[in-house]
Amino acid sequence: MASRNQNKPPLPNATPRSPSNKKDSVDEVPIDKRRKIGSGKMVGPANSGRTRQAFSVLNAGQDPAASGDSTGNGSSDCSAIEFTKEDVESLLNEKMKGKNKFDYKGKCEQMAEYIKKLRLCIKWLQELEENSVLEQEKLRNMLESADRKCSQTEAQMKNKEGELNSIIAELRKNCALLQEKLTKEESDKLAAIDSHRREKEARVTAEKLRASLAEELEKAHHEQLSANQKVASLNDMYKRLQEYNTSLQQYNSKLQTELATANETLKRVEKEKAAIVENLSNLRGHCSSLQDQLTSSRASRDEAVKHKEALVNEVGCLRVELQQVREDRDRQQLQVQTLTDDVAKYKETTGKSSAELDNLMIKSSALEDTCSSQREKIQILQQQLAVANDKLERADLSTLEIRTEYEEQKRTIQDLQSRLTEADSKIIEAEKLRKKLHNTILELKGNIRVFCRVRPLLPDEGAGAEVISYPSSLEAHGRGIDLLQSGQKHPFSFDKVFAYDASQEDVFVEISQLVQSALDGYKVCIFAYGQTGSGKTYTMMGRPETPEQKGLIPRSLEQIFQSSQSLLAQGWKYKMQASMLEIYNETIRDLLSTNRSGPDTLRAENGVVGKQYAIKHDANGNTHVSDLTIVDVCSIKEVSSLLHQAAQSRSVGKTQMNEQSSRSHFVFTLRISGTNESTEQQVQGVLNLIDLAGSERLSRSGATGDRLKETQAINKSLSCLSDVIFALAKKEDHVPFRNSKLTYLLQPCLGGDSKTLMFVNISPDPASVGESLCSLRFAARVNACEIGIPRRQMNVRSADSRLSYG
Ligand SMILES: Nc1ncnc2c1ncn2[C@@H]1O[C@H](COP(=O)(O)OP(=O)(O)OP(=O)(O)O)[C@@H](O)[C@H]1O
Repeated sequence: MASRNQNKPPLPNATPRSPSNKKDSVDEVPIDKRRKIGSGKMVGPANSGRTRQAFSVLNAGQDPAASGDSTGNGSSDCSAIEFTKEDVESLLNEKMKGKNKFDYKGKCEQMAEYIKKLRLCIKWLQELEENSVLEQEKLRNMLESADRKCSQTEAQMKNKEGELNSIIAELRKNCALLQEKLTKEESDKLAAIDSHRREKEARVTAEKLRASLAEELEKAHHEQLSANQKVASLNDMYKRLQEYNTSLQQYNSKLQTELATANETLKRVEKEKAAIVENLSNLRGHCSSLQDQLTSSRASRDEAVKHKEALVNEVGCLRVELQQVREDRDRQQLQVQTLTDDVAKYKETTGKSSAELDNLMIKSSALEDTCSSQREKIQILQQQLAVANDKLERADLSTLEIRTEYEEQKRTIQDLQSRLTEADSKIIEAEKLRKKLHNTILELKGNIRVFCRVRPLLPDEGAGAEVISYPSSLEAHGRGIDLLQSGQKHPFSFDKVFAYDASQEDVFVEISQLVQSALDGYKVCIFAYGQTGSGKTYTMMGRPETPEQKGLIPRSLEQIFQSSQSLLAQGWKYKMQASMLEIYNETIRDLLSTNRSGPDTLRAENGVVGKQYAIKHDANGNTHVSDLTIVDVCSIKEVSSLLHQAAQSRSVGKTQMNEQSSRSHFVFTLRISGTNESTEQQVQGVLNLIDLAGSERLSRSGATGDRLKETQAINKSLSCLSDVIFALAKKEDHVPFRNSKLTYLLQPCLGGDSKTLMFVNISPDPASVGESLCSLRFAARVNACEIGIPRRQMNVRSADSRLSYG
């Protein structure tokens, strides 16, 4: 098709316009013209045949194929023809040309043809004009009706505008009110955040203070201990020195008395010696006189002998004289005899006296020796005494010094102790404040708190990419967890998230306050939920035989007993009762029953009906299970042995997912009643620690027979639990607590006024990602559930004997 910008062939050869040609022409013709000419257009495929018909009339005599008419039928309907300005102009400028100058016939034919075209054109123009008039009329009518409509619409719009203005005004008012509320809410929120922050700060400072005071206390204790030790050792030394001193003094006095007796003995001996010496000199004198006598006697004997000889000579002569002489002689002999006897006697006496004298001399010299040695000893002892006295003096001095030091240290210790008591009271105050704030926050939240714990990969797991990650943002730190499933990230956030490397201690630290509040008279419930093998039993019970791997139950009980002991100082006396049960295949079993081998252990499905334990809730929201064994416990040792007994009785089995799978829900309950004699207060707390059986997919568990039944029962009760949670989350009027034993037992914890915490345990195994996602979604629902506000169960004995809540 030729372009409009190119030279157009004359009209007879003008080609009928196809819709696209028409568009071109419409684009080029001014709007007013376009309207006129355009009104004669035949639009659409039905008209194209008619257009071609009209042109066959114009091109009559010409080859129909050349004119584009495929039918070859003629028609005089010119209304189907349209002319452009150029067409009309070319028609008007057209000149008749013959074969030559004189070919009039040819020219006439051309003229006739031209006249036909002109007529057609004129007719078209007339029709066009008529059409345009009609169109104008129509348009005018339309315009009028449009005007009317417009004014109507305008009026409506005005009305609506009025309405809208009033709505806007109302909305503005609402908006202002909402803004007000928002600011109020925000200020409340800010105040809550502020109080939370302050509580945190207070807690941190209290903890710091406590730590520093504990340090100081420890130091003081150490100092006290060492001072006490020093004092004890000094006292000991002092005692020993005193003993030594007294013994020395005793020894000294003994020595003095000995010395005195020795002196006396010496004096006596000297006296004796003097007497003996005197005696001896007397005896000597006597002896010498006797010897003189003896010599004189000897001389007289010699004289007598001489005389005798003279007399013997004169014997004969003097026989009378002889007799006389004989008598004399006898007499003299007697006398001699007596004298000899005397001499002998004197000799004997002299010998004896000299032996005695010798003895006395020996004794005297021995006594002198003893005296001198004793004198030496006394001197040595006196020297020793002087040294000891010196030492004693020095010891006295050092004792005095130590005593003053001890007094000083005693004063320091007293000072430290008073500071310690002050700090203790401060700590108690801070603890009270912290407890109050903690409880206020919990009360404000009013919902079940959820902690998430991811266990480490087990040795036979871990093929594949990591599916669990933790957001690094400060806001979500320790609270967020992301699960990756099929390339999609599912973010969750809870009150606390423990990664695989969190120790049992780390986990316990976070719940210790909650456990503590059971002693303050709150009902506390902690339960572990999660897929089988995800670490619920490890979290709740752990391995009690290994101190670091002990779970929450043994740790909580240790804390309860320790705290109850330390609260004795504040006048609190506690009584505790423990009970343990499991829900196995929708049947309650008493784990502390002494006749475990009796009928209550037999499974109902085995056809033997055991004890039927009925669950009842009283008006105070306390739960009672009829016939359940309740044991009074006073120490951690007693509870540990009960836990051990219960663990032995629990239904545990091996599944494909867990070597030691708990096939029942385990419920440990500790009822705590405390009385303060000094303030007459009474509190009643309950601590429920629950290890739920693990959820598992039948397809993955590979369970058959009894295991299959167990798995179905577990899944059913867990699904009842999720029904309850969903109903609570939606705040429905009816919550189906009674649909399972588990939910009925947990009713006061889930729908009542207790402090409830759920652990959602997660396995990091990529093969369990589906179950992990389900658990996390369930946990998120639980976290959003609002339960009642936790209330403390306490009363004052004297004022009112009934329990009051506050
Ligand atoms: N935090 C952890 N640290 C180390 N090992 C863990 C941890 N959590 C769980 N485990 C180990 O994982 C295995 C399964 O844990 P556990 O028996 O506690 O799971 P469960 O959720 O109680 O399972 P089920 O529901 O079948 O009773 C055990 O061998 C346990 O020792």
